[in-house]
Amino acid sequence: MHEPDAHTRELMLENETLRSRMAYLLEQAERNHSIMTRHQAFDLKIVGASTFQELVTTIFQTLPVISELDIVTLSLVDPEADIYTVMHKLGVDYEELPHLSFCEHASELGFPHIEGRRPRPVLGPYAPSRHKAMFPHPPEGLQSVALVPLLRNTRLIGSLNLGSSDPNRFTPALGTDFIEHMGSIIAICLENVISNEMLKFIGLTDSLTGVYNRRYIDRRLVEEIARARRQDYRISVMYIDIDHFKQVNDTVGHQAGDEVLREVAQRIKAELRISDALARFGGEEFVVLLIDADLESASAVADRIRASVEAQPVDVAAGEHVSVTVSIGVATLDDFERDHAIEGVAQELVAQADTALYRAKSTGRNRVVSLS
Ligand SMILES: Nc1nc2c(ncn2[C@@H]2O[C@H](COP(=O)(O)OP(=O)(O)OP(=O)(O)O)[C@@H](O)[C@H]2O)c(=O)[nH]1
Repeated sequence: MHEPDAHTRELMLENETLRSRMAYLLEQAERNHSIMTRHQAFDLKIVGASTFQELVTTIFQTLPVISELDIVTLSLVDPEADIYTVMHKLGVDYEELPHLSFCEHASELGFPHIEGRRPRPVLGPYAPSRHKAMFPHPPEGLQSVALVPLLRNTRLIGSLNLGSSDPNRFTPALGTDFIEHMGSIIAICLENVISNEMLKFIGLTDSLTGVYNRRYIDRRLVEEIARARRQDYRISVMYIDIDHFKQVNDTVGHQAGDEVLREVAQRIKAELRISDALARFGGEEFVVLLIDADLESASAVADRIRASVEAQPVDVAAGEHVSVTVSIGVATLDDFERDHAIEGVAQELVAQADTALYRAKSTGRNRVVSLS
């Protein structure tokens, strides 16, 4: 065996270097492929999210795992607190979403404002004082962060905030194409889901008074009866009608009549618990669904409402003071009639409250009549 000459040794060494370089590149390619596959699955999941809660939960739970991050938070611009309020009314539980926050102005998100230029991601070391609003609950050892602007057209709707315990994970020199792409998909999904939820909410509320509408109560009643049957508690329904409302319209006008309707809705609401639901059923009629309330306690609430409406006249914009009273019918679902279809039971309960209301009207108005 001859010893390889110097040239061959050089070639062998080069060969070895190339091989290990190739192995490294292959490993990188496989890693990138796996990251891409995980991100594609994530994109599909967020595009398919049908509710706000589902979308943000997916972002908070899945993104840290697939991107190997220590924390992901979301700040949304919500000047009038509309998103916050509507999502809350649609049942979003903010206690379950500690990494979600809302701000009044886009300027609070901390992106430098350069006239005529869209905001770009800001990457760098984590600074507790500067990043407090984006990371209200930072994990121990947070070192570097990326604040990714969420843009719809040129409008800044929020910021996706990524955090890592690796100080080199986000540095100002790093390319931002990938996170910008991710930010744009998340921004589209957020805008879609928020406008769908807003539409859903508008479809369930009464535009004059801001309380729910009949469609909402019809649905909610069915859900609540099913739950009350399972958990064995009482639910009651109140049917409320403003007395001689035609006279109100005739004397102070339709516009002032609308103001009276709004004020009566507020007075009813003020006497209810958060878990109860108030709807305007049309005209001058309201229906309240009381959760975990038997006939006695529902009647007591009804009488508080009656007294509060009677107590003070409504001051309308025209300067008049309009005195109104309400009549209320109350009914309670005591016997769950488990063998009956829920829809039928729900209709029957509302019809019973309506019958009680009729009695309250025919026996003099400004009174509560209860039927079990
Ligand atoms: N201002 C205003 N009035 C409404 C609205 N919807 C219905 N009304 C009026 O509500 C009045 C209801 O009158 P009635 O059903 O005759 O009942 P009432 O005068 O309240 O008499 P009782 O219920 O028997 O005490 C009518 O004059 C309707 O025009 C509304 O959105 N705004």
